[in-house]
Amino acid sequence: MERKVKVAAVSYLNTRPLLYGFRDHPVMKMLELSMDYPAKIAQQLINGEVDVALVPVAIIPKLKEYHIISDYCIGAEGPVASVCLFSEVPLKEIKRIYLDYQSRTSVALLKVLVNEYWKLDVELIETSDDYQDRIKGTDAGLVIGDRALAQRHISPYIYDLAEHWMRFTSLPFVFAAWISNKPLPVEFIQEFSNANAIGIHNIPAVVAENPYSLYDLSTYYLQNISYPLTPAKRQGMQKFLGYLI
Ligand SMILES: C=C(O[C@@H]1C=C(C(=O)O)C=C[C@H]1O)C(=O)O
Repeated sequence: MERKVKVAAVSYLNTRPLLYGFRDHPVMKMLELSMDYPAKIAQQLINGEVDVALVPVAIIPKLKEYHIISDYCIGAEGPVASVCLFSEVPLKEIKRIYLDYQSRTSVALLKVLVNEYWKLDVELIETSDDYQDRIKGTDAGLVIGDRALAQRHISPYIYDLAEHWMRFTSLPFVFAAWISNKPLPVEFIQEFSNANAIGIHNIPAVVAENPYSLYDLSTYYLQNISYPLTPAKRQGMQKFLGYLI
């Protein structure tokens, strides 16, 4: 290959199992890896600053061309634990919801649930920096990623978006997938998939090298996040994308 494939990954704990096998793997010779929060890497893929990224699936309609290059994703078949609406009051009493600037998919999912499932009359507020300390009284907040795992210890009411999506549709949910904005060489895709699979099959080793006290990572990796991009997850993703157009 003439130049290295530019790859961007989500910098949260949920991505560690996918990246675990990259170290010392032959695929590293073919790529340059960068990490950031989901909304950032989404913009990088849209702008063509990277070739492939673990992007929020909600940005698929913004890509001129897209290819899902891996059978692994950040998905859930029940409560995901790290994408939740946090509140001091029950759902029906919420007046305003802060949206997470780091997210694209979960913000769109929250809007679907607010309008189509929960049918709430609330004001949605964009954020651009840390806003978690504004989650007070009837002001709730959507928080994703590691910050959500921390927020679980603070907010008394926790509405898990993947769990509520499943109650609404009976389908699993896909938050992010490995998507390229151009066709990539088959040999790269094969090595890339192979590297992704290593950590997924060695979760105890991934947990061992990531000490974390706020949530049990074995539970997170084995029961909350569901990595295989199965036909049912693709169906859930299509259903979700249908709400975005
Ligand atoms: C489950 C999660 O999925 C994430 C949610 C995303 C989004 O809302 O746009 C994007 C990437 C995923 O990392 C999480 O971060 O907690």
